[in-house]
Amino acid sequence: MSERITSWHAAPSKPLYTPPAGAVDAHCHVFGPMAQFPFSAKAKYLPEDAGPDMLFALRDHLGFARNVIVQASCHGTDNAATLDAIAKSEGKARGVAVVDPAISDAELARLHDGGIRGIRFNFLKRLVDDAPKDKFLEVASRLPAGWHVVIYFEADILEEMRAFIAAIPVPVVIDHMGRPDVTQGPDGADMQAFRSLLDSREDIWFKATCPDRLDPKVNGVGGDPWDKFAEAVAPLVADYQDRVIWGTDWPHPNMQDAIPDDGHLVDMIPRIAPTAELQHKLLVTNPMRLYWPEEL
Ligand SMILES: O=C(O)/C=C(\CC(=O)C(=O)O)C(=O)O
Repeated sequence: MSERITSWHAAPSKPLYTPPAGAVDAHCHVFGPMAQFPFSAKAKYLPEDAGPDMLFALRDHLGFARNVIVQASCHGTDNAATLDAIAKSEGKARGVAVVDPAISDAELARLHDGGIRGIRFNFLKRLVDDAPKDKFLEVASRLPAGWHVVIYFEADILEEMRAFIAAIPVPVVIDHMGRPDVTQGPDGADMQAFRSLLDSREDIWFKATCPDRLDPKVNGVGGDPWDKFAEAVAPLVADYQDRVIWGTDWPHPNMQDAIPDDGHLVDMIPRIAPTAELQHKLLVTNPMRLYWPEEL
């Protein structure tokens, strides 16, 4: 792997929608800069640099106040780039790490001091070589107080994830709703399965994210403005409004063939959360409860 890829929009539009004061972009990443923070030898993609300055400029452009930076697989279990971005944010960012399950308690405490509030378990075979459930459960049992676990999986393995998720001893946040097929509609099999997972525990949260990944243009159907995503996700947000968060997913790893306009992603918000009350929960109250609870 040698070619470095660019997966983000060079000049995203200004959204028509204005987020409420204090809004949190609760799912984004940083890449490098590579000269300072080399990518993992196991990385499945090699992106161009997308560092904290670019992230914070986008945050301001889109009208957000804070970021939650999620360690991307291209940086493996070395969280230095994520920690560096958090340190440069002047308190406006916190993060989710990816760790070697054998990590020491002292290192977990160091991550906490650096602004990390959760760890991510990635089950996508195209992104990681292995996902050892037994080791994940062990490390999940000794996280610092107040942390949660973020899980990334696709809808086809939801059933086999149930027992694992049930055993996690801290709150769980599901990335991109477990990637349902939104073209099935709000009552489709994937959404029903995801709802039943949410109903299995009151502390399973989810990210109503990634219309670009879940509603791509296929044979001329779908894509921006992602109508199928809006139709399938709005009822979920309404029904589980106290445990849903939102993020841009910038710099959109692996989306180089269908790069979304971040302004348009923000304009999805009032379509999945139509009232000011819902928008405040989605963008402020809920992410603050997970990442800055001491400020509430
Ligand atoms: O950014 C995301 O959430 C989704 C990703 C990338 C990713 O998760 C990672 O590299 O860790 C994807 O589907 O390729």
